[in-house]
Amino acid sequence: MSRQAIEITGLRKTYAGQKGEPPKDALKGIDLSIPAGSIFGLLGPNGAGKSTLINILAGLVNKTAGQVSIWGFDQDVNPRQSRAAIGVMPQELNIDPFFTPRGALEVQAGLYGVPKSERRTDDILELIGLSDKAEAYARTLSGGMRRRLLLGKALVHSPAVLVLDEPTAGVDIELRQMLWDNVRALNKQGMTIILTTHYLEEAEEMCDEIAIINHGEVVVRDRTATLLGQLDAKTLVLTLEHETALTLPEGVTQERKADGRVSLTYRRSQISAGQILAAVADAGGVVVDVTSEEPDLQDVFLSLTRSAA
Ligand SMILES: Nc1ncnc2c1ncn2[C@@H]1O[C@H](COP(=O)(O)OP(=O)(O)OP(=O)(O)O)[C@@H](O)[C@H]1O
Repeated sequence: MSRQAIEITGLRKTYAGQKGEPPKDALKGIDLSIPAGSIFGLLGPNGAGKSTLINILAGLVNKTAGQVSIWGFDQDVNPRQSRAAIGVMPQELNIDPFFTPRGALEVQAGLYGVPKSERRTDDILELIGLSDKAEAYARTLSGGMRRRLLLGKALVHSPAVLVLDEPTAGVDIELRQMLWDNVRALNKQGMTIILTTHYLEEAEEMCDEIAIINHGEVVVRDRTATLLGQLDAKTLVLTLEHETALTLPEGVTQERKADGRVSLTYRRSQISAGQILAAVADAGGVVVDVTSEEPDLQDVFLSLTRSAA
């Protein structure tokens, strides 16, 4: 049984043109459903419309047309419930410098109407690794600590859906690891996670499913593994004992690398690695080592956003 955490149909956003500029169609009729319990990646080049989409989900930007349901609550019919079902960790480090982390979490919980007896401030401080800074003024926190506090603020009302807008842009490896550990732990507890990222390898590693947005439209939406599987090209890189002139089956292109290794690119749908290695052996090639290179999300992303452009 698959429940949808988010259901978006025919979503449009047109920004009024400023200073004589024509109006801007930032979202041109988005249909998108995001399954409950998933880690979902929202990717796209700069200006594609990701922030607009997230801001509409968060209730910060008014849509021009279409429908948005969060955790089964239509934004127009049940605005309060739909807002309560989502938490957003924004990109900007906008934190009140005069609050302590504990104070900031308490105020945020108050804004969401979480009764004092139901607040989980200490648990959240622990999760984000700020227990020992609970009483420090925010202005004394490092950039990484502020970012963790923003994650904490997004969690005070225990939302079913957590949105992370570019959470690891410009953060160091240690913080990135901590954020991803947090995200995986929250997801294990059942929280649906939506994240935008510019780091494709991160989306590849973290996300079960991915939508790529370009020019205000969803150009592809699929399971990450399926997307990667769509790319048929594969490469074998061989280290040969001695230089050998290889005659290879049709469709295999060979290239000698600067380090002397030979790279052979082929289509998996046409030929197998076994057949290629057999042809190499027939030509007298003695293989000392072999590695293979799979296409990655970068290739999918480029091929889709290029063709759409
Ligand atoms: N307030 C606004 N007024 C007018 N145009 C806007 C406004 N906000 C965004 N836009 C335009 O809408 C389009 C989509 O912008 P959006 O910020 O949603 O893209 P994005 O995918 O989030 O890009 P980035 O990764 O750079 O944040 C862009 O062309 C942008 O210039």
